[in-house]
Amino acid sequence: MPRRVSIFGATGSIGQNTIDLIRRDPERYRVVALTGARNIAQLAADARALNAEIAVTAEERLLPELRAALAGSGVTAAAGQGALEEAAARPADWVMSAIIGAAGLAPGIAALRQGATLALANKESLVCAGALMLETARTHGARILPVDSEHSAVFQALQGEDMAAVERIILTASGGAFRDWPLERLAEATLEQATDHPNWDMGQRITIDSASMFNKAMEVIETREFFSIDPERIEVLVHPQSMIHALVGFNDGALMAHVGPPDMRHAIGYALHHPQREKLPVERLDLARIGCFEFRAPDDARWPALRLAREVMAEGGLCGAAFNAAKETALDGFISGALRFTEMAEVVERTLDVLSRQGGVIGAAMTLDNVAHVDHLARQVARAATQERTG
Ligand SMILES: NC(=O)C1=CN([C@@H]2O[C@H](COP(=O)(O)OP(=O)(O)OC[C@H]3O[C@@H](n4cnc5c(N)ncnc54)[C@H](OP(=O)(O)O)[C@@H]3O)[C@@H](O)[C@H]2O)C=CC1
Ligand SMILES: CC(=O)[C@@H](O)[C@H](O)COP(=O)(O)O
Ligand SMILES: [Mn+2]
Repeated sequence: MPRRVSIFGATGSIGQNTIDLIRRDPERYRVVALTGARNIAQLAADARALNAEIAVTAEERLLPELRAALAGSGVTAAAGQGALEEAAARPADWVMSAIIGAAGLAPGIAALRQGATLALANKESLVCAGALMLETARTHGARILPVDSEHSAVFQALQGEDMAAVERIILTASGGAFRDWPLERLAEATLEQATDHPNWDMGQRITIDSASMFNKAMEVIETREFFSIDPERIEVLVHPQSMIHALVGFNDGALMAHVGPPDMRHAIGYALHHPQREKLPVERLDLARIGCFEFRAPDDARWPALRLAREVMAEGGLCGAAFNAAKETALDGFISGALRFTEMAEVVERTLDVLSRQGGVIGAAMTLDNVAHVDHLARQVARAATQERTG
């Protein structure tokens, strides 16, 4: 029997890497749903090529374009948030969660509710609602497998190990586009410069988050949620080559490092084939040619996002949802030219200060509705903080 797979965020960087793997072995998979947003041509082409049951765009206004692109193919076209959640509720064995941002949360929950294995690239789901995701998986007999490269690396290093023997988890960070810039130049960083990752080929938003270290800040929270480890035992280490993806430190002094090329098809393929390992089309590293690996301690002045993540974890509750929404809004501000690169962290900090003072908001129970409410409030506050800076 072919495995039923769905890919949410199919038109993006992770989605396309997932499709690359699936297409190499078409007999093995039956594609249920593919989703995208604005890239209708790609969505329709992949839905046709993979003979998907349904293709969904998040953008309702683009439904006529999607219908036209799929005419005669036998693939159903649908659009909007409700359609995304309905597609996620269609029975599938393995679902890739690779929508960008908090928009990935509700489809991810819907996929878990139907008992699928959720391959989770959408780290925002765990930052916004980690406890809810894990509880939904538990109560529906579903499974979450990490796809974020660091978390896949930790997960692999932990196979067969006892969490009680784990002293620390070390997440590596490339340092992003500006790791070697003088601090005083950061405020002048342009969108084009921030969108140039030194090692990874990824979507624009996560690439900018790598430069600001908001990506790593989110990953620290993701680690806390996924591996249920105290925040004090999660470290960040700058490793400019992005070849060691993470390390796990055990109570006998051993450090288990996961080493591989910066190619997401490894982590995606690991989650696709788990618990087996299978041959994957990624480069085999020539360590003698590479020669040495470099490490540095992270610099809090350059990357205030890392301090903010610690504050978010200390506050708990729905603070992660506020943090993510503020970060997404500040990133929109930088992309549109309303904010300088260094002002993104200021907007996020200001938003957290405002919402923390409204204790009941952050302290509410973790339900999808309450997460959406906090997300909405945080975006409002962050937009106001952005406007204060633009005058
Ligand atoms: N890229 C990478 O290597 C890595 C990514 N991740 C995580 O994976 C996720 C995807 O990242 P990446 O692939 O880089 O992102 P991309 O921007 O490349 O792709 C995002 C995908 O989400 C779709 N999308 C955009 N907005 C919405 C929305 N409002 N509702 C539904 N779908 C939407 C896009 O559609 P369209 O393009 O058609 O508009 C696209 O399919 C993120 O959570 C990221 O943090 C984690 C580790 C590595
Ligand atoms: C590939 C991946 O997992 C990204 O999240 C990666 O971590 C980005 O690189 P840095 O955040 O280390 O710059
Ligand atoms: Mn990562």
